[in-house]
Amino acid sequence: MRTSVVTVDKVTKIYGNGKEEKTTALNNLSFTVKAGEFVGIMGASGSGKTTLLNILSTLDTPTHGQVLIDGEDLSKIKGKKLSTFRGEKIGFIFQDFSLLDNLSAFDNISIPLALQGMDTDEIIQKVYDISSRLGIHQVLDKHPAQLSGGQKQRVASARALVTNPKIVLADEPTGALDSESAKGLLEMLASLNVHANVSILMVTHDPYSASYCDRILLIKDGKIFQEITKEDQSRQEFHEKLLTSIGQLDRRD
Ligand SMILES: Nc1ncnc2c1ncn2[C@@H]1O[C@H](COP(=O)(O)OP(=O)(O)OP(=O)(O)O)[C@@H](O)[C@H]1O
Repeated sequence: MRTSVVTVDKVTKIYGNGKEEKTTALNNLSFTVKAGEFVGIMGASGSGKTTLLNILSTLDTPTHGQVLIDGEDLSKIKGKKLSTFRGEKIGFIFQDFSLLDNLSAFDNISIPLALQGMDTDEIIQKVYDISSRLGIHQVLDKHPAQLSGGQKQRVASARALVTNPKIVLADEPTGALDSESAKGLLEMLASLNVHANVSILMVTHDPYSASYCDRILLIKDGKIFQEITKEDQSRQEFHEKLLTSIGQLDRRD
């Protein structure tokens, strides 16, 4: 049986203290992500997706319940150990790329390794390896302003993957890309998922992006209300199924 890289166990998140009105953003939510799984999270605005990502990325804590990443209970790791844990185990890809404009692509990708105190030769090797896999080794000297949207997202993905994390958390990673670049990025993520056994948890509104996942969790009012699995369907068949289930029109296939 494949091990769980992420375990979300009966997680509830309630915003608001005594005086304010309380909002239950996550309501007794439980699921796991296994090693090498590509899981999508979908749900309407306000359903709790960002709250979930913030908790998984250790930026916020649950009101009740437990989150384990690579077998470690996040509530038991504190302070500097928590930032080290986050840096080693979790990669992040955001819609707006979150690259530092005054650094080259190379320097952007090397940030998490430099933070780990890795020596320069090893950093150079790792940055070149991941950049070659993502097809951006030719643009490593350029700054973000000199890159296309697709190249920027590949640089951001390289930064997320260069530490060889257990889990990549992606928040609408194709949101700012044209459809060709989005397709390239999704194929790259799917390929890394299969060949490098990286687990991915991706929040998306887009059924086309979701069709690259193995499994989709649909969230409503902070709970999973439906789970849709790809099983042995082709990606196109899964896309059709998602369009039917979610009822949104998308004609890229
Ligand atoms: N810091 C906060 N304080 C109070 N309520 C909050 C806070 N952050 C989120 N909420 C509430 O929690 C619920 C879930 O919000 P969340 O941002 O997780 O939804 P979402 O699914 O990410 O939405 P979107 O797709 O619009 O980004 C919403 O009702 C929201 O208003």
